[in-house]
Amino acid sequence: MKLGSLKEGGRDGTLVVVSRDLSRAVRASAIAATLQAALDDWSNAAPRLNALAAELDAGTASGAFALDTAALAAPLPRAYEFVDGSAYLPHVERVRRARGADVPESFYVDPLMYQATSAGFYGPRDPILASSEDWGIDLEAEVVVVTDDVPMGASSATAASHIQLVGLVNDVSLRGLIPAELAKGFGFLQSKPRSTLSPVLVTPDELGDAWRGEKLHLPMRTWINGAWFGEAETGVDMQFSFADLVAHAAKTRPLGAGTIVGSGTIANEDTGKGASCLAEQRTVETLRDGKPSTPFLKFGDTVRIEITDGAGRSIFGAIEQTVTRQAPRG
Ligand SMILES: O=C(O)/C=C/C(=O)CC(=O)CC(=O)O
Repeated sequence: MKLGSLKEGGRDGTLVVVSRDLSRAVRASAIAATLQAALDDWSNAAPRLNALAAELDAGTASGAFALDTAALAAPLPRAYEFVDGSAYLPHVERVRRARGADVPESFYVDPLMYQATSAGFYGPRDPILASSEDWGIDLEAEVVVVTDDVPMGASSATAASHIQLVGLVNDVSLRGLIPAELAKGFGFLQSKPRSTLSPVLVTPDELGDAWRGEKLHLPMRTWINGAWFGEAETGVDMQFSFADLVAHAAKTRPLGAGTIVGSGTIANEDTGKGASCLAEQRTVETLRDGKPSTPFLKFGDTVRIEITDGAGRSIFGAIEQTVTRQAPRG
C-alpha cells in the first residue's frame, strides 16, 4: 500500500491511503489520524490500512477523491528521528576527495551515519529555502526506510522485520558550510538543513522483486532545471543493506516507531549514469578537466527526483522543488 499526508489537520497532517497509480486517495481517519499514529500501533493499523487500500484500488472505497500528489505534505511532516547513512562508498570517496579528506578503511565495514534533523520535512513541492547561494546548495537523492519500534541491539535479521515503509528523500546539503563544520569534530548541523520526502511512502511488497536483500533495485532519476542529471542504480554499490543500517542505528538505543533511516546519496562506481548530487558531478569534472564546470544550485533552479517502475510508472511520486531565497530574519 501507499500512504501520504494531506496538508490539513495540524502539524502532523492527515493520513491518507493513496491508490497504486497515485491518482486517488481516501482519508484513513477511522484507522489513524496521522501516519505517526499508525506507526505507533502498526500491527493493528497496517492490516486495516491494507484493507482500505484494496478497496481504493478496486474503486469501492467510500470517500475516495482525486489526488494531486503535488499538494501533499511530507508523509511524515515531522518525525522523532531521522538518521542518515552513507552506504554508497563511491559518494563518500568523491565528496571527500573534493574537500581533501581521507576515507578511513573502517568505512567499508562499519556504516557511516549521522543524526539528521527531523523536526520538519518539506513536502514534495515545497521550496528549498536558503539565505545565500554562497552556501553551496546541493541536492542529494536518496532512498529512505521507516521503521516501527526497533529493540535496542537488534541484529540485521531482526532489523529487517521492522522496516515497514520505503520512500525517497532529498537530503539538501550546504557544501560550502561542511568543511569548517566537520573540522570542529561534532558533525553536521548548519550544513544539513531540512530535507524533503517523496509524496508517498510504500510498503516493501509494493516494490515486487525490486526490493530484495533489504535494498531497492531501480534507477534513481534526477533532473536539474528540466535537464537529465542522473539515473544511478540504487541496488548497485550499496555497501550496507537497510537492515544493516537500521541495526547500526539501534546498536546502543531502541528506535521509536516512525524512525526514518536514509541510504546516503545514490552513487555508482560507473559515472556513466550521471550523479545524484552536484558535489560528485563537480569532482568528476575536476578529475577530468582540472576544474568543476557545473555550479551549485542558484535561486530559481529546480530539482526533480523520481523512481519509476519497469513500466515507467512513478512509484513514490516526484519530489520537485525550486531553490528559493529566505531573507535572513533580523
Ligand atoms: O563528507 C562530506 O563532505 C559530505 C558528506 C555527505 O554529504 C554525506 C551524506 O550526507 C550522506 C550521503 O549522502 O551519503
